[in-house]
Amino acid sequence: MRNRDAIYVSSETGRLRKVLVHSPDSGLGRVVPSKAQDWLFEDIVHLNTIRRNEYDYYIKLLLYFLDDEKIKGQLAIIDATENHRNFYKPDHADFYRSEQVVELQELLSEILDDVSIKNQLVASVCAIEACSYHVQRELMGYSPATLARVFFSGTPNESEMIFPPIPNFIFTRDIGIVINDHILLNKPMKEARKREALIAKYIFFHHPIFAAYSDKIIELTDTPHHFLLPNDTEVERVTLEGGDVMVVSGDHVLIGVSERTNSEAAAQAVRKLFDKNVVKKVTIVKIPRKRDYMHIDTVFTQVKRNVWVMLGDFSTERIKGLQTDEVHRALRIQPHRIDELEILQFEKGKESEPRRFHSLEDLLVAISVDDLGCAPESVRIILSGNNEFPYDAREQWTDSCNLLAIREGVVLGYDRNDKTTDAFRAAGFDIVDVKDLLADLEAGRICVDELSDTLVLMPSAELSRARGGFHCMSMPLLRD
Ligand SMILES: NC(=O)NCCC[C@H](N)C(=O)O
Repeated sequence: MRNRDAIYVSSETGRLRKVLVHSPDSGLGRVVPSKAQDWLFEDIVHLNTIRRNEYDYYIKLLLYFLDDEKIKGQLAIIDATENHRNFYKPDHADFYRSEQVVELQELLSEILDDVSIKNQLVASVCAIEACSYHVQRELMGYSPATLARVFFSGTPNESEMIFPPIPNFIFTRDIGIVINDHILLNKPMKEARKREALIAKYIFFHHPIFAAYSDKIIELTDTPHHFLLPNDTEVERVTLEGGDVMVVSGDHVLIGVSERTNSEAAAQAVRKLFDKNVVKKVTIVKIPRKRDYMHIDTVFTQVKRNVWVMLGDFSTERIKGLQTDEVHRALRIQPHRIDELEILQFEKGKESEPRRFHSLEDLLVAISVDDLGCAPESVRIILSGNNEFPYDAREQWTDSCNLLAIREGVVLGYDRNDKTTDAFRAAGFDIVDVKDLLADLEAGRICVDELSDTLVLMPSAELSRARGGFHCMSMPLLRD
């Protein structure tokens, strides 16, 4: 098997070697206020700014870390005004085209070269989008590259719109998760994300880079109760989104039960992961069903083996009410107490005796110590907004807890979360602005292997309105 085809993820922080991403397409520029909430955006983003001034920096940094030949020494040319960002456009001849930083739109366009797949996918998309047969025939006439663009943005040109955009496809984490050498597919809760799941399924089953894994793709199914019982509610559907799945070690996966992933889906996933011998331990982390939290990766992510970032509401101190004074405690007055948190850890073969954790912090410490072999006293939990109200909640909303580790201890986060940045600084991390880091890399003043314990601040004014951070904007395919 060529290296390009290897897929394996057994950690949240091992050096990232291959990742699936999708740059903001023109569909993001068509989100209208009346639909923004349905399409899961909090505001109307400015397309040119989100691309040029924000997401493009993410691509540059990823390329520097994962595929530096594509970029080193060429930054000035790539970003020259006369080159019109062509380097970042998937259907342009000058596109960066990397086998390590893999663009979803390119994979889609490649599978659409096969007429039978094109036929199936056009028919399936037209079915879920209720298109006329005329539109279906028109789509069959498009080239693979144009069709891929239309499937993402909903539009073949400036004036026509065939179906709605799928602006959340930039959050590639949510379409599937690589767990060791298996791929667990998403079953989205939100209508706005259904076309993404359909397209992703075709890519994972048909693209040659996943060919060796087709019998290792895990899909979840709806239950007969969902088909047959009246009063069909969201709760009865089986739904799971990738932001609720974290591979913390080769043996241990966390699955969130949240606004987007329900208990039935989590239970099915546990059964399948155990039956297929993918992992030995699964911990179910049930968090309140709230838009603020959405997926577990919006309330915590891992920074390095013994360092995590988390929302303080889930800490041991807060759960036990220890932060209050004696009188408040006696009167059981506990501000910001999260009652709905439930954490159960299942071990294969001992499913009837799950281990219970009382706070998220207890679980994270246990992972660092029991699974990753860290000394208990070395484990550090950095808290959103430095645990100061109201900055903790404000910054969690703008993804202070949703960081992507590109290698052990080197994480990408939004530049707007000032108090969380202070907390990282206090924990001994270097704080660098992505523009300075790229300039240093380009000038050869630093190389990627020298970085450690670093929070890279990424521009975020527009990106954060889409309601996800860099953990959401990445689907790791290969990590050391
Ligand atoms: N894993 C994540 O938390 N993904 C963020 C998804 C944001 C997107 N606007 C959504 O609401 O689905």
